[in-house]
Amino acid sequence: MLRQARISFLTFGAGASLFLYPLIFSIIPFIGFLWKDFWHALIIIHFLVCNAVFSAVYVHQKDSYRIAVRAGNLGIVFSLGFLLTLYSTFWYHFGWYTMALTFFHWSEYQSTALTNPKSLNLESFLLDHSREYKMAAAASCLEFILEGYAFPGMKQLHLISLFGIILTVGGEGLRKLSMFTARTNFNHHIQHTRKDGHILVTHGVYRFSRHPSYVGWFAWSLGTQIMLCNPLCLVAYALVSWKFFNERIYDEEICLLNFFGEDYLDYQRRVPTGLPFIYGYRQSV
Ligand SMILES: C[S@@+](CC[C@H](N)C(=O)[O-])C[C@H]1O[C@@H](n2cnc3c(N)ncnc32)[C@H](O)[C@@H]1O
Repeated sequence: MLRQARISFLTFGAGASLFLYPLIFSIIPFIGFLWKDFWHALIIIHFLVCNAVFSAVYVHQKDSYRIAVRAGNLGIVFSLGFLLTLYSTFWYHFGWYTMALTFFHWSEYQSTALTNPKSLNLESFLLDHSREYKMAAAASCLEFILEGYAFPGMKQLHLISLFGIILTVGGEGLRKLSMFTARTNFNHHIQHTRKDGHILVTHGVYRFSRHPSYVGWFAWSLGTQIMLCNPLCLVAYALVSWKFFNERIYDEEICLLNFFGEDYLDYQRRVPTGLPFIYGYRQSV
């Protein structure tokens, strides 16, 4: 396995091992009673110890340290989400959301490392995404908290949340399946010049959709808002992501037509984009 993939895997696991504490404390009866009182302190200690270990182990390898600190802390927040689903009624669905968000960012890096290592860099975590993306994440937290306090019952609609979780997990799965299908042909940035070895992928999930990873990401983002029972953000996310993917697919297909010509035209005729009311770039004849 590539060195970067190994570091990201191990440090995410180390951070995420936080979820083991309640398990350990529940099977050791004589310290079981400590858990309730000390778990906040344990979370802080776990965070400090992990980060100290990362900086000690990678003291002479700045690039490895940067991977470790991102993957490790994503792992810690992932486990915090898990603990919320176990121990809080109010934050239950927010716990799922936290897990979905942190897993998404870590797995983008991990999947890129495994499928297209040449394009791998710290941006592959997609943590330094656009300002709009960060504002959208902040807005969804704000809506959850405000509505949660004003109308607590609105955040306990478990069947709706379950549907959101299924959509999120399905979307995540489809996106990663697309990355593993397209492999080196998949890149987080639209390619404007054709690289050696870039071939047109039309097999696997690309047989049913020309843009399966965008379909997956679209489903994932709507799923997170359904999971949180956030009606305002759901509508806003649907509109903003639809516009984003409509423009991105248009630009991407101009490049793909330049790269693959008649083969891509034929592919366009046979296979839809997969996103509602998005048709991509149509070449006039
Ligand atoms: C973020 S990936 C997205 C791929 C695709 N739009 C999807 O949703 O699965 C963007 C890169 O994939 C490349 N790409 C998109 N569709 C492709 C295909 N069918 N075969 C090969 N490369 C493709 C583009 O050149 C672009 O650089």
